Amino acid sequence: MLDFTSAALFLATFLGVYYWFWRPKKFPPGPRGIPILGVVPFLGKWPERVIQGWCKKYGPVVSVRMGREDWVVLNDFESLNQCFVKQHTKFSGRPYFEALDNLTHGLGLTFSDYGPLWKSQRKFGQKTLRGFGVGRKGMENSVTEEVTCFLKSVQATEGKAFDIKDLLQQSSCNVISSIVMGKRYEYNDDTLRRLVKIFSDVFDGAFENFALQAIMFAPKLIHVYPISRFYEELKQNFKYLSDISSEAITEHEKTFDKENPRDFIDAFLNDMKEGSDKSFKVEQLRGYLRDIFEAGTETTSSTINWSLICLLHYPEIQTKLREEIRKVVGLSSTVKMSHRRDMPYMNAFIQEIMRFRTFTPFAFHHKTSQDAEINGYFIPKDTTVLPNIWAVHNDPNYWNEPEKFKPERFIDEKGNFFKSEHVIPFSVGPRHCLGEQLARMEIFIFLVSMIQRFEFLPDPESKFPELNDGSNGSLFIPYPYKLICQEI
Ligand code: HEM
Repeated sequence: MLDFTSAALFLATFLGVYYWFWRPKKFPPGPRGIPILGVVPFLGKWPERVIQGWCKKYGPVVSVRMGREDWVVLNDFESLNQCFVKQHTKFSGRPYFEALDNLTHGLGLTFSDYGPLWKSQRKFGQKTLRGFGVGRKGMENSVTEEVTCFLKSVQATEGKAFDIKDLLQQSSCNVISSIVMGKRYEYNDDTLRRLVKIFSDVFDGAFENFALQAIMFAPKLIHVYPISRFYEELKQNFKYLSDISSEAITEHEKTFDKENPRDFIDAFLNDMKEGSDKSFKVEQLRGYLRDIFEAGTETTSSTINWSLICLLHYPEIQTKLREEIRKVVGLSSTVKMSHRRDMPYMNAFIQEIMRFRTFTPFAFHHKTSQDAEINGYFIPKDTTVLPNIWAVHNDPNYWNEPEKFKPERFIDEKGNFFKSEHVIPFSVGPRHCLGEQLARMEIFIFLVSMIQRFEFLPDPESKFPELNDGSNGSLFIPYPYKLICQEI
């Protein structure tokens, strides 16, 4: 009996150890961590930095054991370019997360896997959002209209210290709402407040961040308190978004005029009515609207917020930017996108803020849809692959003093701005951010308009805002702080 028990124990231990150390042949190297959890307990608050540190031992393509799965992390520009651009047909899938799929049903764009639905929907999104093509007003007008309302609200603070975060989020959400649904909300309108809260809770709350990651790894946790409460709220929020979208779609259907498309919903209804592509259906449109709202609100507003914190830390940069704005746009004229080419320092500032405060450290999960190879390593089909965008932006082999904020690094000896292909906040390849052009436009128009009219000063009565710390989850977001906007 004892012999049988010992043999069983020995076999179980052998199988456990074998399972733990087994990897597909030529799989990228990396730490295995501890049984069951893998490397998860070692990642801490700054996983992108910890993993970059492992590259010294393993090279830029590192495998990490996340719970029971082996993921691959790409930590330099060359490997990212090799995978997401040159081998994009193999690296553009999305992994399946049961708990999220129960909410999205694979509809929309962000969570849909690489395949015919994603391809035709992505093509539609690009065509519709491209340039100034959406609706009568066009994207630039929508952004400019929103900025006008935003500036009035900032002016109303009369130089008193306040937290600008809510206002930035509400404006970004309004820009999306104008473009996709043709309407904006008054600030502090209950619907707008609720929408913004939905997006900021998911990305900003420490517990919410943890809970989101946890249910991706272990979907059964949705039944365990307090994660069950979080998941229930997530479900309610998805339902709320779906209800808002349904209402807007019904209104659009009633007033639809084929000759006169007003916004994203009209463009989608038009393709749906043509009926040649069956992926154009109302449930898909609802998912698409949810994804665009979710992807486009917190992202842009936090980038502008990081920029303001930077201006408080570097008043001399603020002055230099204002001088350029005065020269190119003037003191009271409305800024246009066409001004951008004459503003090298503003372009350099924006590119540097996107590098320095990498806001999406790991972009979003990709999955291999076929077996693939990189740097002589083998990556089997269905492996989760993460781009470490932070590591690309802080690669000591490429950047001189990457830890320093220096817009000048993007100005050449003739004083011209140059765009760096190594600054990739929107990721690369066909799966890169759908809203890149809109986000760049919003950031430029908001920042120029704000710096043109206000001087930004720290609040002497509250803590000076952190530039090197913030809430770091799927997004890197500034901690709350107050600033003074002094009208010029
Ligand atoms: C500073 C602002 C923004 C940043 C830094 C950003 C960054 C990103 C990143 C890193 C991804 C993942 C790319 C990948 O999977 O490799 C992404 C995806 C996406 N973004 Fe953005 N984004 C921003 C603003 C926006 C805006 C304003 C919109 C609204 C249209 C938007 C819509 C999307 C969508 C729909 C996807 C999913 C694309 C797909 O799966 O095909 N983003 N974004």
